[in-house]
Amino acid sequence: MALEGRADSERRTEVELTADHNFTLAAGRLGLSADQQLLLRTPFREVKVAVPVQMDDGTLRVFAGYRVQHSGARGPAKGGIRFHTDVSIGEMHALAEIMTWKTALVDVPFGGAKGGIACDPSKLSLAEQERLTRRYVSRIHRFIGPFRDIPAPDVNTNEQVMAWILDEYSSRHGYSPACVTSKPVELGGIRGRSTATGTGIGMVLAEHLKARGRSIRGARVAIQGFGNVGANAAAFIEQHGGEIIAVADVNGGILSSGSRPLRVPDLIEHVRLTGSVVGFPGAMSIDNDELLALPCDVLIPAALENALTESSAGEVRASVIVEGANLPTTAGADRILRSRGIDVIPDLLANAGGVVASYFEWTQNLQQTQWPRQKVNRKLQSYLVRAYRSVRKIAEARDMSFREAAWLIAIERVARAESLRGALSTVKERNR
Ligand SMILES: NC(=O)C1=CN([C@@H]2O[C@H](COP(=O)(O)OP(=O)(O)OC[C@H]3O[C@@H](n4cnc5c(N)ncnc54)[C@H](OP(=O)(O)O)[C@@H]3O)[C@@H](O)[C@H]2O)C=CC1
Ligand SMILES: O=C(O)CCC(=O)C(=O)O
Repeated sequence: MALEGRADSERRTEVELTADHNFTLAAGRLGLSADQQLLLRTPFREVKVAVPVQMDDGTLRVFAGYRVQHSGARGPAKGGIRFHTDVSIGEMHALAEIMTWKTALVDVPFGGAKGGIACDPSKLSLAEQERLTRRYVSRIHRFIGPFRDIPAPDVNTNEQVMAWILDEYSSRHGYSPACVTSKPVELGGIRGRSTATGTGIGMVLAEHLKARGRSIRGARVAIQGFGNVGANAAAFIEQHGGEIIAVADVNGGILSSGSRPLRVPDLIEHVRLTGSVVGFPGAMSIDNDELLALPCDVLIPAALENALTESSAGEVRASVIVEGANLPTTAGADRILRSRGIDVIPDLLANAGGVVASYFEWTQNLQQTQWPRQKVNRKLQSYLVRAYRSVRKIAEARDMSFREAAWLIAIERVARAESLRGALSTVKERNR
């Protein structure tokens, strides 16, 4: 598929190829024409900005900042902001596109976006991170806003970064709590958003196991990534009787020794004190490859993209994979997992709890009300269970994977929105 202005020789990143594969399969099933596919995939807007920052030692560094708005057909663009050395325009394209399909699948009135700054935040002081965030917002503020594009956290960003975004944006546009989500509660954040992605993973897993006649209780779970998503998924699973047997972060992994699972609150405290899961008392050291190949019931990749590749997919011994990260499974790995009969709950569905809670926060801010945490969790569950059931129904009725079914539902919704707004001719009725 040719995108104007993008040289064919320009290499697409692995994540873009994964998104290509997933889109093409579902679009083929929907019978979308080449023109329709081109329209649906081409990002609406992509911004690259220079972000000059004065460092604590007085030197100047200029970082590359990005914001890609893939689609606004169903509402303002929505998606996180990532600070990581690997941030690139290709990665942002794929992650922004994922947000479009995710918001459509769970039926919240948003489009998709993703942004980031290519940097290593572990080497920046808090003051440098604040200046970096503020300067980035000063360069992109014209393109974001409560009805345009609403950022949220992603890898290596958190409530504090969202508070700086709120402050910087509001200093230019007037106080605007709905311009960003996952803010501190004191600034209009909603209770339960900071845990919602991990909690949502647990809710979707519980629903899936129930559908398979099983339960979280007693399920043995391994998790790659122990940040916001991984740690909160672990906490939910433990609270519901599951056993966290292994976790890993960028430094390496740990495996519970003997029959006792890892105790999640102690592990969270260990990470707070030491910065890593490594060295957790009483656990054995393993590496990330070993974690992916552990004998367990459920594997949750909750770190970065491309965790499961053609070389690691054949080694997986879990019967269920729940994609906490975005695009953690390459196209080749996905084929292998399917042929091996492993259930894969795709990212669009599995990690959508974060953006659903962000939607609640946005509505709370627009209405100037406050939601209690119980209401957030109740509504979160109902959105996720509804989405899960619609995916399972299509997957079973049409003999397709959960991933294909999720993309199919999402693409059809966005295509219909584009069509109603005049950009696309209607998707064929026979595919509804
Ligand atoms: N935050 C959110 O609400 C949402 C996040 N996601 C996705 O979930 C994933 C995780 O995000 P989030 O938890 O917010 O990010 P965090 O920055 O909070 O945590 C990332 C975790 O992944 C670990 N990690 C990073 N690189 C590797 C690696 N190469 N191997 C093993 N572990 C690694 C980090 O280790 P260390 O701390 O040692 O660097 C950390 O434990 C991302 O794919 C993100 O896009 C999806 C939906 C919503
Ligand atoms: O909460 C949000 O708006 C976006 C979360 C996100 O970036 C994601 O789901 O990948």
